Amino acid sequence: MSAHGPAIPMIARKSGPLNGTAEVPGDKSISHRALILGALSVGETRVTGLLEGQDVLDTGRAMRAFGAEVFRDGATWVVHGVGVGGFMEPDQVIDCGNSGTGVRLIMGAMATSPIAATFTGDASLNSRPMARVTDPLALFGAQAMGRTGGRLPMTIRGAERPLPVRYETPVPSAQVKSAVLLAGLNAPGETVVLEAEATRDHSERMLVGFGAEVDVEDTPQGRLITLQGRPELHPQTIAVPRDPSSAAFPVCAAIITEGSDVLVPNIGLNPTRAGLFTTLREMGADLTYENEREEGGEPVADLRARFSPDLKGIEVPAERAASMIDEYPVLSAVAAYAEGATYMPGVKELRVKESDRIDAMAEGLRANGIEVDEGEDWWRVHGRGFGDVTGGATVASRLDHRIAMSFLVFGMAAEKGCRVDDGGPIATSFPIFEPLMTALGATVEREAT
Ligand SMILES: O=C(O)C1=C[C@@H](OP(=O)(O)O)[C@@H](O)[C@H](O)C1
Ligand SMILES: C=C(OP(=O)(O)O)C(=O)O
Repeated sequence: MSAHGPAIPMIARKSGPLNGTAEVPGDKSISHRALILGALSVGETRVTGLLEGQDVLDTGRAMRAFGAEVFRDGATWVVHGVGVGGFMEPDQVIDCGNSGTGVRLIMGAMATSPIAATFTGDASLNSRPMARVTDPLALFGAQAMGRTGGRLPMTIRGAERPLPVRYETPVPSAQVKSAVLLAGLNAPGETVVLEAEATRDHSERMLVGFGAEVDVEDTPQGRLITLQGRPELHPQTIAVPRDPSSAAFPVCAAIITEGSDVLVPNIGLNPTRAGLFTTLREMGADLTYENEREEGGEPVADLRARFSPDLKGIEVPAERAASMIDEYPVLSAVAAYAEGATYMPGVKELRVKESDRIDAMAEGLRANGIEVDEGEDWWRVHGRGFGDVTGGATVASRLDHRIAMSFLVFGMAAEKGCRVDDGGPIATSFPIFEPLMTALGATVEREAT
């Protein structure tokens, strides 16, 4: 079963050349934050370019349950917010579907209001760890009661008299950092987060945009973020940039399919997100940035990716992991076509995503004739070079959109293609993946059932 219905088996066959322009959807991380911060400000926030993937739609539904109005007005999403501290107690269970970002940020946003809410999700989300968020929320005075091991379904009772918190994140996680900052909004005084490794900083940037006072300082111990509590957030007009994590799929497909030349315009190159593109270039990919510019305070460029027959395996620096954490699955698909091994250390977090992504990719790559070694926090893909990747196996997508898309990209260059048992989860982050890739010239389709 996929997240929202029966499984949708999909096949990608050897394709190419891929040509044309790939207009990928809006950034998922920024879309969630636009809806949540819109709901926490008083007045009308207008959002264009919002990702209409299931994860974000589920966050929109949750914001309604907490009292905000969220609706679509033509191409614009409109949020009428209730203000910091203004959340109502939902009278229904909050179903965040497949989305770790959705549930963890919303838990943070409600944890310092005197209300209770019960959260659930699909089988994937209900198996993911939540203590990483409920531990710091307890310091504000919130209480959590969930299943064994800190899993959903879980009820959070928000703090009656929240205290500000100083917290050092024990894992590199923008979701944990963001949950603490969102909780800090309704606590008096300064909430401080220290993260040893910088993770995506969309919450900090957007909080400033909505009028919160946020100070970010790079220190020898890591990035120190200080938020002044109880601000009045002012509604904003937000143009969501396109998602580099979605751009990764047409970019990687073009790099490994013969004769390809694809333009992926308007991609955010925030350094906390752009690690994959640096890595691909180090591997020898023909990937260029055109028309580099700044938009809404973020570096943006058009990415141009061409077939790159001379890819070399490399060691990906561990300190780059946070800036490409969602891109390791598709990188491992590309690595299969490189000469030599690609070694990816420092990636324990991959084991607690929508699936255990090291295990899911290793199993599927092996079934397709690619050798993979793995340890708890590292893995190594032994590339076979072009012309020597047979493929032809069926892999399990494990309710994980990135696993499904990565194997479909892999199949576009493999002699016998590649089949995934369920492409349904792709709708969580990249609902137009199939028509977009088909328009570029890829052979990717739903199997007749
Ligand atoms: O904050 C965010 O928007 C996200 C943070 C990352 O998760 P972690 O915080 O668990 O690393 C990432 O994997 C996820 O896709 C989106
Ligand atoms: C990890 C991801 O998302 P989330 O944690 O929001 O489910 C992802 O989109 O790759």
